[in-house]
This record gives sequence, C-alpha cells and structure tokens, in this order.
Amino acid sequence: MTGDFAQVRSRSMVNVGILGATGYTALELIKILLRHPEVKITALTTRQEDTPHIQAIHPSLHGRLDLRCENLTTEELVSRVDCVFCALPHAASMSVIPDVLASGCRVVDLSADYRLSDPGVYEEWYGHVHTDPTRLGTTIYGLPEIWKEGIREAELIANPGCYTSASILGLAPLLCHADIEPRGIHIDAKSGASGAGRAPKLTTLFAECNESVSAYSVGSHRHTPEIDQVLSQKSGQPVEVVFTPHLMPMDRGIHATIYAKPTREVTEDELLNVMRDFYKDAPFVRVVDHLPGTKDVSGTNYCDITVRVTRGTVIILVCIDNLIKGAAGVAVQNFNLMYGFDETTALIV
Ligand SMILES: NC(=O)C1=CN([C@@H]2O[C@H](COP(=O)(O)OP(=O)(O)OC[C@H]3O[C@@H](n4cnc5c(N)ncnc54)[C@H](OP(=O)(O)O)[C@@H]3O)[C@@H](O)[C@H]2O)C=CC1
Ligand SMILES: CC(=O)N[C@@H](CCC(=O)OP(=O)(O)O)C(=O)O
Repeated sequence: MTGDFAQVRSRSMVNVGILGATGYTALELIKILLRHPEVKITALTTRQEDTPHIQAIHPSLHGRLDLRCENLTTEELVSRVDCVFCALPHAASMSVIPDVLASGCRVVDLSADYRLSDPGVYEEWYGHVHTDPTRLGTTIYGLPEIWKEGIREAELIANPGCYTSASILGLAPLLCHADIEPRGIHIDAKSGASGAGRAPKLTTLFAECNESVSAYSVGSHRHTPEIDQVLSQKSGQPVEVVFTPHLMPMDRGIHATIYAKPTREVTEDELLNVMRDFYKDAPFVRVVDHLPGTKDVSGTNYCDITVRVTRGTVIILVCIDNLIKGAAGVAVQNFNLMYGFDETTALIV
C-alpha cells in the first residue's frame, strides 16, 4: 500500500472488528476505541453460538456499547470492517489472519504468531508448526518506540508481548548507545494475573496466586527469543538475555528489574541522559528519576523507566500495564500510525 492510500483511508471513520471480544485485552481495546473519534466498532467475535451481548460479557461496558458478540465467518466479518484487532490466543490467530488479509482488511495481531522471524524458532518455543511461515520475517513488529518505519504502510502488525515490551524498552537505549555487555543480561520480571488471559487456569485461581509470588517457565519462557531477536536487530549485535517471569498477586501491571554489565565505567546521569535522548520523541515513555511502581502506569499507555548503577552493575527498572502498553494500548498506537492519526489519539487518560 502507498502512503497516499493510507491517507485516503484516514479521512473517514474506520470500521473496526475485534476477534476474541470476550477476553481481557479485547475489553481494554473496546474501552480505548470508544474514545477514538475516527473509529466505529462494527464487529465483535466469539466462538459462542448464542450471540451474547458485549455488556453481559463485560459489565463495565454497560450503557457504552450496544453490540453482540457473534461467531462470524471470515466473509461476514470482512464485509463489516476495514481493520481487525485479533485478540485470539496464538495458533488460533494464524488460522484466521491469512484469509482476513486476503480480503483487503488490515490487521493488528495481539498474539505472538507473527512476532518471530524464523519459523524454526517459533516451532522450538511454541511447540507447534507455523501454518503461515512465509509472512514471518516480513511482518512489521509493532513497537513504535523502536521502529516506526513500515507501520504506516503495513497490512499486518505483530503487536509485541507484554514482558517483551517492558524488557526491550528498558534495554534498547543502553544497548544501542551506551556500552553494556549484550550477553548475560538478566531480566527479572513480574506480572499481574491478567497477563495469563481470562480463560480459567489453575495457576491464576484466587486461592493459588493470592498472597503468593512464584516464578514460572524458568529458562523456557517464549518471550526470550522475541527479546533476543528485537534487541539484536535494533543494536546490530547478538543479544542474549536470561529471562525469568514471576506471577504476582495483583490484577495487572508488569515490573521488570534488568541487570547488565557495563563494558566501561558509567554513571547514572550518563545513562539517564542516553535514555532521555533515545525517547525524546516518544510520547508514552517517561524516563523518571524515581523508582517506578506498577500503579504509576496502571490503566495507561505509559512506560516508566529509570536506571541505577551499583557495584559495577547497571540496573534498569521498567513498569508498564500489561493490558495497555503491553497489549491494547500499543495496538491502538500502531493503528493510529497505520491510518495517519496522531499517535496518541484515544490513548491519553
Ligand atoms: N493478557 C495480556 O496481558 C496480554 C495478552 N497478549 C495476547 O493477546 C491475545 C489475547 O489475550 P487475552 O485477551 O489476555 O486472552 P483471553 O484468554 O482473555 O481472551 C482470548 C479470547 O479468544 C477466544 N479464544 C480462546 N481460544 C480460542 C481458540 N482456540 N480459537 C478461537 N478463539 C479463541 C476466547 O473467546 P471465546 O471463548 O468467547 O471464543 C477468549 O475470550 C493472546 O494472544 C495473548 O497472548 C499479549 C500481550 C499481553
Ligand atoms: C502472567 C502470564 O501468564 N503472562 C503471559 C504473558 C502474556 C503475553 O504477553 O503473552 P503473549 O506473548 O502470548 O502474547 C505468559 O507468561 O504466558
């Protein structure tokens, strides 16, 4: 698509559909898109056959959106929409996205299906074969603070993972513009339970996760190759991280504490200046002096970052809301860029 075509499309309301409308990220998408002056939500999907009203599924939408969730065929869906936000689990996404794209609709995919560039790496970390491998490696990775190029023209955007966004936003400035070792970086990350989605799971039952903190997927979490891939591409050197996620007894939020070794003596002021310069045109990244907390960014598209240097170790601290900057917020940020709207439209709360 040419830039001109993108502009022509931006002049009228964009009809939008959300796949997987009954889930957590879909609820956040709906709330953001209801504030968007150039968007009309015209389709919501579910596998359920009884067409539940969206207000019954998400009571917080009471009085705000009069639409039912439907088990639509791709033909029915694409007849109603210009753009689709796909909030389905991985594997389910790649089973529908090729047909949606073939109809001429644009897609922002919140799942992991199109993030990795190598089908072999996808298979190794996700445990199944990729059914649309030719799109890997050419799909635009939608983290606008890292790469804006290509988003405006893209037919398909691979929205980043939540832990991945926090980790990449924390590390990219220093890997690109300060001297830190690209290997042996340790990311200790904590997430609220909504990160696991709305479908019932033993680990996120109240009695299992309340008043408890535990690590999971140690050494095997699928965000590891995604972080390595993006940071290696961005910094032009092979980056390798050790990523350890933890489930926290809270609803939402991600806190990442990242440990890296500098290759020379560095100061906090120098590193903070590198970060401030890197993000000077990024409306949603706030480089702060204080130690950020997840509540500072809860319900917003902000990413708060700071850095400390102690005993020869650089410690980067990052907070985002997993459902907003880690999913629905950055999806709308990408959508805004795709359609030529101001990047912040509907996202400042
Ligand atoms: N939660 C988070 O913090 C983040 C999530 N993501 C990704 O975003 C996507 C959505 O996540 P989230 O909203 O949390 O997930 P949820 O589990 O809350 O919702 C996903 C929805 O997809 C539908 N669905 C589930 N399985 C299938 C299937 N096999 N085929 C078709 N539809 C299915 C379900 O709707 P129904 O049963 O009504 O059909 C469900 O409500 C996932 O890919 C996730 O990995 C990315 C970043 C952060
Ligand atoms: C707490 C929790 O379980 N979090 C999820 C990450 C959510 C996310 O970003 O998932 P995708 O990469 O699949 O889109 C997990 O660790 O699997």
